[in-house]
Amino acid sequence: MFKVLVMDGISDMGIQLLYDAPDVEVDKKNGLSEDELIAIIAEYDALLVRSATKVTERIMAAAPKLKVVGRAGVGVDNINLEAATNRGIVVINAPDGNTIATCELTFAMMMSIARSIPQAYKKTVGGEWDRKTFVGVELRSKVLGILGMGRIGGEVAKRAKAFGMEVMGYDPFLTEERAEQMGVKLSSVNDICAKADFITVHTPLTNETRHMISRPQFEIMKKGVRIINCARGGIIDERALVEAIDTGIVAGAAFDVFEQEPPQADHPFLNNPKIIVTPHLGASTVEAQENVAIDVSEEVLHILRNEPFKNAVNMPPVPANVLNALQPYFNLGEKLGAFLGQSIEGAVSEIVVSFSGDLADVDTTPLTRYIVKGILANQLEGVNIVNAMHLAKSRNVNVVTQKSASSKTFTNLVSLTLKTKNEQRLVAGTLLAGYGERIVQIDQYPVDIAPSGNLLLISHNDKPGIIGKVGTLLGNNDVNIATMQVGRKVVGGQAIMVLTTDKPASKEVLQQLEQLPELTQVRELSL
Ligand SMILES: NC(=O)c1ccc[n+]([C@@H]2O[C@H](COP(=O)([O-])OP(=O)(O)OC[C@H]3O[C@@H](n4cnc5c(N)ncnc54)[C@H](O)[C@@H]3O)[C@@H](O)[C@H]2O)c1
Ligand SMILES: O=C(O)[C@H](O)COP(=O)(O)O
Repeated sequence: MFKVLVMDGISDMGIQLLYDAPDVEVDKKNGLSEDELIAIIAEYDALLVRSATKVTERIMAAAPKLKVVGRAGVGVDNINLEAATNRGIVVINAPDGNTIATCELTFAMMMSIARSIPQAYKKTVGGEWDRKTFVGVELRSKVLGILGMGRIGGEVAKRAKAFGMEVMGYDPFLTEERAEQMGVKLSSVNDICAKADFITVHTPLTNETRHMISRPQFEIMKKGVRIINCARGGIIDERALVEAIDTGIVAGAAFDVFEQEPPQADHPFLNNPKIIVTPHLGASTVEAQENVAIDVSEEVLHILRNEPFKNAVNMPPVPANVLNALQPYFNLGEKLGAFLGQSIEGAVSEIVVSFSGDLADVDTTPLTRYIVKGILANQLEGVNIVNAMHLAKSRNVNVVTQKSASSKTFTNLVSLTLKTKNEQRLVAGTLLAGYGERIVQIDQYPVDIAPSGNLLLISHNDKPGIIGKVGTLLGNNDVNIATMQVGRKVVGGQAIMVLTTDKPASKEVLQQLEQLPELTQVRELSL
């Protein structure tokens, strides 16, 4: 008999499948602290949660029988995925079940701030009949900017079209063809900020999306813009938003999520008449809760019964002989992927992975998963080696593997080429005896770089004095250069410079670098 612990008020209708299963015993609990959960978790084979329960390493360490953690929802930021992977616990989520609920809340929020419904309600029930203050705006003919055109963003776009809105969308995985099919104008973040009347975010919270809307973005927005966040707290800089309201740029904002949840009683959103808030209710509809609970229950049963499953967000088992041969390359592969994923802009259409030398004799599929994970992790939430290939495929990214038994220069070489509509970039790496992981080629330039820490990848025209200018600029801004590599093919031609720095350069420093006329591209990477 398998024992399943269901937390966080997950829908009873949704988990009926578990109640009906002859080999499963279900316990439901709510609001347990970490210690209370630790005291009872040892007897359970499966744990089901929403976002309220934080599934920590301590909890997993106290759960020797735990085979699966099921998240009845999308975001798995409340589950320690690394600890689960290390302990062989499968983590599954339910990515589709609450899409419509969250999309509809986004629309409810958009309409509420267009017409000041919560503010008008408050006055009316308070006994005031105020028909002058609340003159709203129509959605028709307004420009809606959507940052993050995945499941929820795509559904929001569809509904916005029905309201007669003009829709602009930004997503690193959105191609022009797909945008056209959806009736959405593919745009940059800056374009959206400059032109939109309403801006809504539907990305996960990642290093790249944290504060993707902050002071510089507010500064270029149209006066009177309205902002909605029903995705994750932190995508929009809360402090900068309050400033933008105070300076008259933003006319209204609607937030379902906060940088810290629940927010402190003195949080500036809670007494600002131009900001409306809800307590993370995006997925809270009867239908969504039933959907996600059904999806998760089905998957939990598959995993407990050792049957195939589809929504795992962490690691599958790899045969021991393959693992032994490939394990030393997993970290290098992921770093190479992260290097190119952060070096290139625009929707990736093809990933070409080439293995040469001894690696050509092994089934390199698990290593390819690490590489693809490294590429996608910059843009997507919850990417891991289980779902990396699936995510690439679902975004029409073609993954091509090539092998060659001989390697001209190294015993083993992993090369990776990323293609977008406008660009193609290459990086290659190897394991050097005595030196460990090295990046040995970037585009056409031979280099020798340890793939870790903060990197600045600069393309420039080869002219005297440029290295000095970059060094001085960084030094003046207290960014210490640890190592520097310069690569060029011909004197006076195109060249690259790769710097490792002791701390990341700020956005302002990057902007200053971009203004140096000899530099053609500046990318900051974190490996
Ligand atoms: N408020 C709620 O209760 C609630 C409910 C469901 C989902 N969510 C959150 O909403 C978000 C979106 O959910 P989804 O189901 O649409 O996920 P999704 O994975 O289908 O879509 C996310 C999209 O964001 C894009 N993206 C990643 N980085 C980006 C960047 N830097 N700029 C622009 N786009 C970027 C991805 O390419 C992807 O297409 C998730 O963070 C999820 O946790 C919140
Ligand atoms: O990531 C999600 O699915 C949403 O944030 C919903 O979270 P919830 O299940 O706690 O409502």
